[in-house]
Amino acid sequence: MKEYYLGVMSGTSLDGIDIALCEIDDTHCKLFASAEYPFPGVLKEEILKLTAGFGTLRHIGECHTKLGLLFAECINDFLTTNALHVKSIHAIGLHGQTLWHAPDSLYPFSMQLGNPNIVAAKTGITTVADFRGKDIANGGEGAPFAPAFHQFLFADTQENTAVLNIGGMANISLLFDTFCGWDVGCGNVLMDMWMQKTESQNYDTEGAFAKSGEPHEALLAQMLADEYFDKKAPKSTGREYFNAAWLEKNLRGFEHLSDTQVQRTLLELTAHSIANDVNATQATQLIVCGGGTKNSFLMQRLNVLCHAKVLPSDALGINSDFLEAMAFAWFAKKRIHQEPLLLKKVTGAKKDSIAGAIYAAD
Ligand SMILES: Nc1ncnc2c1ncn2[C@@H]1O[C@H](COP(=O)(O)OP(=O)(O)OP(=O)(O)O)[C@@H](O)[C@H]1O
Ligand SMILES: CC(=O)N[C@H]1[C@@H]2OC[C@@H](O2)[C@@H](O)[C@@H]1O[C@H](C)C(=O)O
Repeated sequence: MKEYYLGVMSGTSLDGIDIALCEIDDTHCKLFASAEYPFPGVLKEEILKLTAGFGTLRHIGECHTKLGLLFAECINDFLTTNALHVKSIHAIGLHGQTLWHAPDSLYPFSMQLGNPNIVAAKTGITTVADFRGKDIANGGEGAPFAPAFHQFLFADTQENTAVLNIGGMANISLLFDTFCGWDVGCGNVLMDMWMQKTESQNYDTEGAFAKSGEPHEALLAQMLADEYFDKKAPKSTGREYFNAAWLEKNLRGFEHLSDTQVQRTLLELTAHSIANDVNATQATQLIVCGGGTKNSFLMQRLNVLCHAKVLPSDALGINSDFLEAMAFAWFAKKRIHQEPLLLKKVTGAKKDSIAGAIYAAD
């Protein structure tokens, strides 16, 4: 039977809140309506400070509330704009804003902010959140989760298919032979940081700034030698690792490089780290989603470096901007129907789990 779910995703790029209304049954997840709400600059700064380790418990608590209110406001606007009745939506799948992801800690955890109680109360819709906690409790990484959805979405593929998300971080799923997936490493995050620092821009539109510079081979080799890239899956990462301090450390001794040279080298780092992982497999097709698909120069470089054919998910009728939000709509459906997400081969958890906690509206 067809049911309607909302998926709400705000990722590591902190660029916006994606909302996807999906019609879902056992074999399909169809995007019905979607919208992106820009992230308020002040809140973005606040979160960046918290993710850099600055802030008090009170700040974290207040941010949890602020984000809950913001998500609810965006969802209510989305419902009004699309003339949707609350009763027609089964549930909301709310990822929340990752503040800190520490699967390798002595006491592992993954913290997403945006109080789901507020979202449920203010929208009147049952809200599913805290998707990663159970997997971590079962010994898993708690990420990436998208591979389960990729497998569902591209179940009919005839090729040796890999699916790549290039958001702030990059993650990949292999849908052939033994299903698996992992976080490749930095996606756009370091390039975005450098654009912010040198050009006061949120990102490098189409990769034009990077394209105007030459890569620096020694810097690239040094960054590619980072131990995260060599680590075997299961593995996941985030801003706790690929951050301003990481970039600063790597740029020490390379202060003479021009801003465009650095940007180009960072783009090559993203492209090479992805291509190295893809080329180590038998993938014949790489389906790409996430904001990185809009960086035409990055896509061009992936085409050159990867053995597999590279194509945006849009070429297969799946909106590359909303694939992650769709995933959380689908995860909510799985939770409501008490079905486990088959992720243990990805996250390394001892078993598959029914992921997410349910926050009733009443
Ligand atoms: N026109 C464009 N040209 C170049 N890059 C772009 C363009 N549009 C978006 N991007 C990149 O995509 C990023 C946003 O991607 P996306 O929304 O998929 O990330 P996210 O979901 O926040 O991250 P994650 O998947 O890690 O959680 C931007 O920060 C920017 O780097
Ligand atoms: C902890 C966390 O929020 N991780 C994100 C991040 O962004 C991309 C990559 O790193 C992935 O591991 C994950 O997001 C998607 C939705 C996932 O779980 O597949």
